[in-house]
Order: sequence, then structure tokens, then C-alpha cells
Amino acid sequence: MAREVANGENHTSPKPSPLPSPLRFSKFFQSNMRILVTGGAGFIGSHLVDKLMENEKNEVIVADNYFTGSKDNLKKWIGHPRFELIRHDVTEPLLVEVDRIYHLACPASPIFYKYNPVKTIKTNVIGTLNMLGLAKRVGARILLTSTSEVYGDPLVHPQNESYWGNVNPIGVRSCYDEGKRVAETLMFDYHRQHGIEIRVARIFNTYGPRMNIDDGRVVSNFIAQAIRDEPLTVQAPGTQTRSFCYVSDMVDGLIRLMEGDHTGPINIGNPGEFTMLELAETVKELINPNVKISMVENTPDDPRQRKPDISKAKELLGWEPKVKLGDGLPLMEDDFRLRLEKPNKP
Ligand SMILES: NC(=O)c1ccc[n+]([C@@H]2O[C@H](COP(=O)([O-])OP(=O)(O)OC[C@H]3O[C@@H](n4cnc5c(N)ncnc54)[C@H](O)[C@@H]3O)[C@@H](O)[C@H]2O)c1
Ligand SMILES: O=c1ccn([C@@H]2O[C@H](COP(=O)(O)OP(=O)(O)O[C@H]3OC[C@@H](O)[C@H](O)[C@H]3O)[C@@H](O)[C@H]2O)c(=O)[nH]1
Repeated sequence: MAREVANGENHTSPKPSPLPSPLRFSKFFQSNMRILVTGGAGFIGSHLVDKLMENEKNEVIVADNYFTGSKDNLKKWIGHPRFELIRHDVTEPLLVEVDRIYHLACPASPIFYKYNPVKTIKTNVIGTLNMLGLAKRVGARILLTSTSEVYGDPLVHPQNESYWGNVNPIGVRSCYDEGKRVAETLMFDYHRQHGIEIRVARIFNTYGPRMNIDDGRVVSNFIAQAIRDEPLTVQAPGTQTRSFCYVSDMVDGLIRLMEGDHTGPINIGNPGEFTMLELAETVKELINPNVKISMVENTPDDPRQRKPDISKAKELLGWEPKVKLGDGLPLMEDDFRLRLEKPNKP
């Protein structure tokens, strides 16, 4: 018989959820919460691990193939008794006993996800299937980090979760945005068909310390360029917009979603919207007033506008971002200066 999920969202699941480990029901509950973070050696994943490790009742397992992530991002936890790091590609099955799965594994920067598009699709589809299979076997709750890219080049602005998007199915970005759309479909099919407890976050552009210096995304590019005194490369026309969320706000939103009662999808992002020219001017003003801004060619299918409607996150998770762009950029500058060994402003 169909049953409504607790949050009253319009999804029905025909089966009861698979049972979690008997330890969760033991009278003298002593076991820690075991949490798997796929992609935990990456930018958002490593900040999430830091936050989860602050709680002494959590044991964290990271599975990562190090395509865009690095052990360096986790070095403070390596050797910690509540932490384990596994070199693992999520396109292969993984057998671990866990209670929660944060499924982040997937290259996120356009230059990296376009580098091997077939692998990107496999990561999104087979990787998500494998993690759902694991969730089913061990009765874990699973959260997918989906993306604002599921809205494609949006015709509705700002984007709310009921918008179905405007996505090119055969373009150079499709491996990522269509891949994430299939991953969302799989999450809801496993929920309806097998009763898996799911959470789907639609993440909007996120920035902060630990982004790869050569990541290729706009904020990391502009900050590295400003520090190196190289022209800021605004891709034409420069009037396209994005909304930038600081990573600590993002991690807070993801944990609230995981531990709350709502499946989502829920937008998590900062609604402050900037054109890429405005972002370049802001970076110039804050980091290097002498740096030049140059207009360069863009790539196909670049979304022209993006801004999250976060009413659902506010109402259902009690979440909204706290860090403004003008406060977040200098925190990222400090980290980039250290790694680029350029400690002083010009
Ligand atoms: N940062 C953003 O602005 C943003 C926006 C929307 C969605 N997201 C999503 O959040 C997640 C994390 O993004 P990020 O910015 O930290 O990116 P990132 O590239 O820094 O991290 C991704 C991590 O996944 C790992 N990985 C990639 N393919 C893998 C595979 N097949 N098996 C195992 N590990 C694999 C990488 O090595 C890396 O450590 C991704 O799922 C991304 O799609 C990020
Ligand atoms: O040097 C640059 C890089 C990028 N850009 C522009 O900046 C905007 C943002 O580009 P990014 O590469 O940072 O990221 P995008 O918004 O295109 O994609 C991101 O969206 C959300 C996530 O899922 C992913 O992290 C990524 O796909 C684009 O309009 C791009 O044309 C520049 O103007 N200059």
C-alpha cells in the first residue's frame, strides 16, 4: 500500500524503508553514527567532513578516487580513530556498514566534467545507482548533491524547485546536468520502489577556501588571477549572472537537510545575484585595484542567469546563508595567498 512520506511532499513510497542496523535500536546504544561521504576529498566534501568530525558521536568514512580531490584536504583527519579514507571509484560497488551517505562524488567544475564526459555520466548514473544499492542493503539514509544546473539555461527566474528546467540533452554540459537529472530520478525511484530514505539538495555555485587553484570556476579563477596580477578573464558577454554561496553556509544547509524530515529537492544557495562583470569589479576592488579585466570567449550553453528561490530551505530547514560575498572573498583570498606563496597584497 502506498504511504505518504513524513514531510507531506508529494512522493509516495510503496514499501517501508529498509531497516537500519540493529545497533540503532539496541537498548544500550553505544555505537557512533557511521557516515559515508563520497567525494569527501574534494572542496565541499572536505568542509563537510570537518563539520561532521566535530561531533564526537560521528565516525566518518570518505570514498574518493582523487580525480579533482586531494588527500591534502583531509590531512588533519588522517590517522584519527573516528576517520577512514578509502581510494574508491563510485562507478564500482562499495560494501561498508553505514547509517548515512552523503553522495557528493562527481567533478563539479565545467572544465573537469567536460574532460571525460562519458566518465562524468557514469559517475552520475552508475555511481548513484551503486550508492542507492548500498543504502538499500544497509538501511542508510542517502543525500545527493544535485545542482542548479538541472534548471539548465532557466526561463524562470529566480528558480524554485517546481521548475522543470531548460536543459540541452545533447550539449557539452549534458554529461553533468542531464547526469544529475538522472541521478535525481534514480533517488526518487528508489524512494518510491524500495522505500529508501532520500534527501536531494540542489546546490547553487559555492565558493571558499580549498577550491583547486586551477579549478577553472569563476571565483577561483578571478582570485588566483588577482593575486598573480593577471587580467581577470570575464567570459562574454559578462552580463550572465550567478549567485555565490560561501562553503560554511552550504555545509550547514546540507547537514540540516540530511537530519531533517524532508526529501527535497531543496535549493541550497545564496540568493545574492551578480553579473560576472560585477564579480570581476568586486574582486578587483577587494584584492587588487590595479588588475585589468579582459573579455574572453565563452563556452557553449552557458546559462544566462541563475538565482535560487530559497523559500523552501527557509521554511522547511530553518536555513538561510549568513556570509555575504564581500566577507567570503577575503577568506578565500587568505587561503589562496598561502597556497600561491604570495602572502602580501601588491
Ligand atoms: N561547488 C559547487 O558550486 C557545486 C554546485 C552544485 C553542485 N555541486 C555538487 O557538489 C559536489 C561536490 O562538488 P565540489 O565543488 O566539492 O567539487 P570537487 O570537484 O572539489 O569534488 C568532487 C570530489 O569527487 C571526487 N570524485 C569525482 N569522481 C569520482 C568518482 N567516480 N568516484 C569517487 N570520487 C569521485 C573528486 O575526486 C573530488 O574529491 C558534486 O557532486 C557537485 O556536482 C557543487
Ligand atoms: O574565468 C572565468 C570562468 C568562468 N566565467 C563565467 O562565470 C560563470 C560561472 O562559471 P563557473 O565555471 O564558475 O560555473 P557554472 O555556474 O558555469 O557551473 C557550475 O554550476 C554549479 C555547479 O553544479 C558546478 O559547480 C558548475 O557546473 C559562467 O557564466 C562563466 O562563463 C568567467 O567569466 N570567467
